[in-house]
Amino acid sequence: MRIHIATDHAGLDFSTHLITHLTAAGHEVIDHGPTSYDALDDYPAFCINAALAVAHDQAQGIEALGVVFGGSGNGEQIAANKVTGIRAALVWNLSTAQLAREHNDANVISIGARQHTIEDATSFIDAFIAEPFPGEERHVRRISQLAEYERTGDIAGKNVDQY
Ligand SMILES: O=C[C@H](O)[C@H](O)[C@H](O)COP(=O)(O)O
Repeated sequence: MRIHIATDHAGLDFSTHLITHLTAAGHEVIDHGPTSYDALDDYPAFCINAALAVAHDQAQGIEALGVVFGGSGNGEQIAANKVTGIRAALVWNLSTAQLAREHNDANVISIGARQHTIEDATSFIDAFIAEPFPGEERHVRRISQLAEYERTGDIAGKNVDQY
């Protein structure tokens, strides 16, 4: 599996560990930065680049997922979700990691590197990567509605308000 990762200064130490861990597990890791510590760097471009790469790879039929992380994971999730085709889930335990795939077919997860031990955060990522999307009809339907809204600004038959 190709895994695109990105962070900011708050996740840089975890990033080093994660690259080693995922590479040892046989994944191809592509790091979208940052490459050095700068306490004043900004997560949006790093995370958007990782998300763009996931969306691009998946559109080409390449198996790819993304992992973004920072202090809380909140801003990183928000950034990734700005990219068309990305479903980025904030993950904070094993259950949310698995559900991100099982229910949401998330193609990116976000984690707060300051909120967990390295071991716990790593286990959430492993669980996310290992979990398949079984494709149950109700989840496919809901994901399709999100995609329709992203594409058209509306969801047919669902009374989405227009301003
Ligand atoms: O949502 C944003 C992330 O958690 C950032 O990693 C965090 O805001 C960085 O905080 P600071 O600039 O105070 O280190």
